[in-house]
Amino acid sequence: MADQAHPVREVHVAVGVVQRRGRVLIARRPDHAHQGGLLEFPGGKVEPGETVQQALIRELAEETGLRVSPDALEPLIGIRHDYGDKRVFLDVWRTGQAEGEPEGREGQAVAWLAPEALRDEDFPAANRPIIRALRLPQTLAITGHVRSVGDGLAALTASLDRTPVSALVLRAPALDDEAYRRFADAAVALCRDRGVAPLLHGGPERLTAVPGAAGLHLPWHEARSLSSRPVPASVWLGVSCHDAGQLARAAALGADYVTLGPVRPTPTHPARPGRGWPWFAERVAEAVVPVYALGGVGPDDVTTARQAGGQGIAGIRFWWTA
Ligand SMILES: Nc1nc2c([nH]c(=O)n2[C@@H]2O[C@H](COP(=O)(O)OP(=O)(O)OP(=O)(O)O)[C@@H](O)[C@H]2O)c(=O)[nH]1
Repeated sequence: MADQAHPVREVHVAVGVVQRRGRVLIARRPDHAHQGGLLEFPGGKVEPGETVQQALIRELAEETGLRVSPDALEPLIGIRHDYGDKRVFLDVWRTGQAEGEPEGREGQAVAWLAPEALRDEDFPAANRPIIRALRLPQTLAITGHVRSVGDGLAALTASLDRTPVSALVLRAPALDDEAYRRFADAAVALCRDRGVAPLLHGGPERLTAVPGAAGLHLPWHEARSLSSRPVPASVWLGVSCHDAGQLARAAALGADYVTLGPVRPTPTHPARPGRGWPWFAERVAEAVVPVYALGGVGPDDVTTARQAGGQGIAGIRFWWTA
């Protein structure tokens, strides 16, 4: 049992998300192991003197026989988790270029599963954000200024025609509740027709008023007064965050993702200075949810955001046609 004089040391674990033809490689942890019997992504402890990439390449070879080169690995997410009996830092890397046919070399069952088929309850608790990170897109679009229901829907249609996106926050703070409901009702139908996941923006009551949305994105002023997750697990919950305290609160609320910014200055929020990528990377390192960079960023910044440990970028200007 750990006490204050002998805190449990954090175990650095290299975890591999191996993707092939839209599916991801899963193994079953041996019954006698920590978190035994549950499903996992292949991986294991980083040994002294090893880099995380070296550890992952070794573990993948030992456990599955797959061969991966270091430059085929990209960072996905880092998660600190305390199991009570063990503290882990899951350093999760993704590859779509593993060579060979995987086999359970340590007697474990292995299988390829679609990300949508991964269920939280089948994995160790720390894995929840990994599953989110796999399902969420790398870019999250946000609607620009919506003056009226008609203008907003016209701009939305034009924007989607010009730049297809896969998930979209329907933000329209200039509309009152009734106008927002009408805008969002029509926008949700439009998004569904085009295979776009529509997320409502505002307080939890909006999800009741507009059924059929894929989730809810809470501005911080809505999130701050909540003490538990306000929406069911079947829909996405996002939160707009601006500092480490808000990130921690959003994670405690059970957010599936957060946005964090502004990374660069933006015309929509001129009073807030851009905080820069080093600031973003430092905040992300402590976060336990997928984090989108927000503020003056676009698709050209996805690689930078992911190298910083983020999920990708969120924004308006890269796709919105006003
Ligand atoms: N490989 C792997 N480990 C995970 C995942 N999720 C998760 O919480 N872990 C935790 O990360 C730690 C490292 O796993 P491991 O199998 O390499 O190490 P271990 O301590 O169980 O094994 P060992 O002591 O026999 O080497 C375990 O505490 C395990 O529960 C995952 O998806 N993959």
